[in-house]
Amino acid sequence: MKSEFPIPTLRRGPRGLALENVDLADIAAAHGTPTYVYSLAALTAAYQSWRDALGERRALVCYAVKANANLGVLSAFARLGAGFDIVSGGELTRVLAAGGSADKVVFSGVGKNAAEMRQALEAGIRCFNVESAAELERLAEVAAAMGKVAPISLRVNPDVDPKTHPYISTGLRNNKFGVAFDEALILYRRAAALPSLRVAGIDCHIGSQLLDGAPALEAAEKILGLVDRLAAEGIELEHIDLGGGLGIRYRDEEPPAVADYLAPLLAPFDGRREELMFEPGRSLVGNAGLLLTRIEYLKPGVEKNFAVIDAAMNDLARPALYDAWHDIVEVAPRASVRRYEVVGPVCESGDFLGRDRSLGVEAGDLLAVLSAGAYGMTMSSNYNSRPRAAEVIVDGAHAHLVRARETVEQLYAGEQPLA
Ligand SMILES: Cc1ncc(COP(=O)(O)O)c(C=O)c1O
Ligand SMILES: N[C@@H](CCCC[NH3+])C(=O)O
Repeated sequence: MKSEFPIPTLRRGPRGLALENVDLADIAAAHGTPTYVYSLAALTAAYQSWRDALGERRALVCYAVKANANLGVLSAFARLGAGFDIVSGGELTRVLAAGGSADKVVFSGVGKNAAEMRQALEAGIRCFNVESAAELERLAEVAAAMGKVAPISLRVNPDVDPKTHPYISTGLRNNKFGVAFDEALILYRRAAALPSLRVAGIDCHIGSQLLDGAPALEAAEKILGLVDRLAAEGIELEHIDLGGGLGIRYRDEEPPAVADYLAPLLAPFDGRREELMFEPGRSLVGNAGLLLTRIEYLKPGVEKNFAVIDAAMNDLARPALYDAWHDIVEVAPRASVRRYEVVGPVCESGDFLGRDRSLGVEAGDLLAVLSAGAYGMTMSSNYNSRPRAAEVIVDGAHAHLVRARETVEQLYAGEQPLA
């Protein structure tokens, strides 16, 4: 799949942009805008590139549900044989509803509550990625009260700089994630002594949108050192989970291909008996999706021209939150090109999806905001009482509505006026 766009299955057809074999104009006509549109072929190819790079190794790819939690997307990964990395009871419920199997689920996150622990133990998940001493004690108590044994791994913070946006770095000493490297040995000893816990593995995750494999390798080598020290004490691990984090191209970044990212990372594990796990999110779905939106108004100005679209920061928070770049492309470009601030209807100056973009458009035209398959819909909100967008998965020539557009009544369904 070769494309001029970061989304490999997006191309220009006679009727404007098409994702796989479906014209985006037809999706807008059938389902309205704003709508998230995902390509099944693109997410399948992304998953397959992980599987191919892992080859015959015993390895589980646990898709990070937080990147895109739509049941249609989850069911696609379940069918492909993926595992899942979850961070809440809600994500577990979604995975099971989508046909995922609990025994391929790992549960990350610094704040698991007792109810979520019970839910996951009841379901029989593969492993709890424990992030603190206090969480370890609580999990031991919850499991003991249920007469169960909880499989655990400690998320070790390797104190490695992932060289990414500070908001999405997670493996530095001053981040809230994981247990300190020096504390891990003591906690493993404690876990091994608790009868309601079973030490199953170790994990680390240093950050997201990584464009360089070196920090991940540095972290993996540190982890491996710890695994060997544990083995010397008789604490043998079944698996080593190296987390997610591989970046994607949004604009002109050049992230390594999955195979190139994994090759050096896998080398130190040659000949070892532990199963490997990974938790990729963005690299599986980021460039499998776009946000389809319509221009409501063009507002020429003295200093700036504005294209006011029907999608906003509540639909796609990344530009407002991280100043993130997403390519914005006309579905059917017009000849006369001007520069625009692409802004939404929300009452915030930070409500922009793109700044200073060259576009050949008229009011009423469609735009595609690219690379929006990860951390798009999952980070959306209802700010300004805006119902959330619809979601569609394209499969060849078929477009499946996998989430209907929210209604305003759904937004206030749990509320009531004072009597
Ligand atoms: C523990 C954990 N695993 C996996 C991921 C997925 O990361 P990414 O989407 O960058 O692959 C994250 C998010 O950064 C995470 O915090
Ligand atoms: N939400 C972030 C990624 C966070 C990763 C969570 N561990 C983004 O959009 O880039």
